[in-house]
This record gives sequence, structure tokens and C-alpha cells, in this order.
Amino acid sequence: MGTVNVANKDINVSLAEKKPRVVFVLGGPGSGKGTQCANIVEHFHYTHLSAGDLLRAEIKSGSENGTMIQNMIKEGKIVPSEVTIKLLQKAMLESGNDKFLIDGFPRNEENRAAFEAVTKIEPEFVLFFNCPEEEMEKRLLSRNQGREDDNIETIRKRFKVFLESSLPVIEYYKAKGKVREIEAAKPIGEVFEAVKVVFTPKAEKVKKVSVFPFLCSKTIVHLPLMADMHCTYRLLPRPGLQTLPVIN
Ligand SMILES: Nc1ncnc2c1ncn2[C@@H]1O[C@H](COP(=O)(O)OP(=O)(O)OP(=O)(O)O)[C@@H](O)[C@H]1O
Ligand SMILES: Nc1ccn([C@@H]2O[C@H](COP(=O)(O)O)[C@@H](O)[C@H]2O)c(=O)n1
Ligand SMILES: [Mg+2]
Repeated sequence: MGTVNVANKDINVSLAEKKPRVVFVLGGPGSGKGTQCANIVEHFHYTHLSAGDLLRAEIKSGSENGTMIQNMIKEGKIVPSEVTIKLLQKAMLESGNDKFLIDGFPRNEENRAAFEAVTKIEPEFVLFFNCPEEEMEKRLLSRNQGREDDNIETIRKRFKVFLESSLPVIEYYKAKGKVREIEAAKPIGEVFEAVKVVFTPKAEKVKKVSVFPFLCSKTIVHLPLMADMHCTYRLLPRPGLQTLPVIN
């Protein structure tokens, strides 16, 4: 990052004070990041910030960086972190939310280190959509959203950048135990079922357990289970096979 001026310092302080919760959404071009983020927003009330969308909006706005960004996108190259991070910070502050899906960022080690250094924000986890190139290529070539980089020449460049620069970032977070990997080469609905499991808080996950009648006289009971040995469950009035919410 270049020098930090007073205005940027203020932005960083305001953001840090808000203690935002951030999930990085990563995966190859066309793996379905944007599609799944839209579903997550609807169900889990995050704000979706796509770094690519913010950069494309910056081109349209006629900003002084517009031509540089446009050229980088056409070549499938990664725009300097300083530019992208400023756009992300601004969008985070303007949103009024404190839960963010940051899609397509960090794209390389420079993005990752600069974001952490400037914002002091660590992601809660990284959602990684793993998809074979063949499937991603097919999806991008039929996306039809008028994107200048959805042509076979640029797509190949984007795949190369993903393998060489973005995968190492995913490996970095894997080593920290922060990656939640999703098999993305399935129909949209099936992919979202797997995504939902990642976003559903542990305490809300419902388990089916067999409750024997003699246990039903108590409100709370410790049940020895195969998967997690002693969990506390709130008992429902009827005995038999029941769905019980886990309460610890
Ligand atoms: N699971 C899926 N099965 C089939 N098609 C899909 C699936 N998920 C997304 N698509 C389609 O594939 C195309 C690319 O999806 P999307 O824009 O969500 O990918 P992305 O990861 O955000 O790509 P990029 O990195 O280029 O922005 C879209 O036309 C979308 O409708
Ligand atoms: N962190 C980023 C993210 C994106 N870019 C550039 O935008 C292009 C499109 O990104 P999508 O996520 O919408 O596919 C990408 O190929 C890069 O040129 C970037 O520079 N930095
Ligand atoms: Mg996208």
C-alpha cells in the first residue's frame, strides 16, 4: 500500500470500531461465487461486496483509475490492492451492515496482506467454491452478461492467474483452519444446501435422536450419542424418535 493519508486513517478507524464480520468468498472464475452470494444474502442477511463488480462500477463512474482498471480486467490481471481495498472500505462503511461477504477478494498474496494491514480485519472463514475448469469454462461462455472478460482468450488468462496467484491464498487460509470448501460442480440448489450448512449456527443445527420414555420425566437430559458423546438437549413432550434442538 502507498502512504496512508488522514482521510484513509479515519476510514480505517471507523471500520475497525464497527468490528465487522467478514467472510471471504473465493473460487475460480465462473465457480458460482456471485450466484451463491445472492442466496446467502437472502437467507443470512449479509451484505454482498463483489470486488469485480466494484471495479466495473469504478470504470463506469469515469474515475481517473477507470482506464487502468479496464485494461487490467481485459487482460485478466489483478488490479493494485490499494485501489480495490479503498473501494471495499467505502462500500463497507456505506452499507450500514456489519456482516459482509467479500467475493473475489483477496485474489493474491498482495491483496491479502494489504487488506489485513490496512483494515486489521481477519476473516471469520473463507468459503471456497471448488469447481473443475471445464465446468467453469462452459458457464462463463454462456453467462451472457456482456462482460468484456468472458471470452475464451481472457478466460484462459484468468484461469492461469487463479492457479498461480489465488490458490496460494486459499492454501494460506487452509493452513489456519479457516477454509470451508464446497463442491461447486453441482446444480445451484444442491450447492446452496452445502453452503447453508456452513452458515447455520451450531446451536441451530437440529439432530434426530432416539428418546426413550423413561427419560421424558426430566426437562434437560444428557444423552450419550455416537457422534458427540454428551450433548444437552431440551426434551419434547412426546417420547420416541424426535427432532430436538441442541442447546449447547
Ligand atoms: N451450480 C451451477 N450450475 C450451473 N450454472 C451455474 C451454477 N452456478 C452458477 N452458474 C452460472 O454460471 C455463471 C457464472 O456464475 P457466477 O457469475 O455466479 O460465477 P462467479 O464465480 O461469480 O464468476 P466470476 O468470478 O467470473 O465473477 C452464471 O451464468 C451462473 O448463472
Ligand atoms: N480482487 C480483485 C478482484 C477482481 N479483479 C479484477 O476484476 C476481474 C473480474 O473479477 P470477478 O471476480 O468479477 O471475476 C478479475 O479478472 C480482475 O481483473 C481484481 O483485479 N482484483
Ligand atoms: Mg462473480
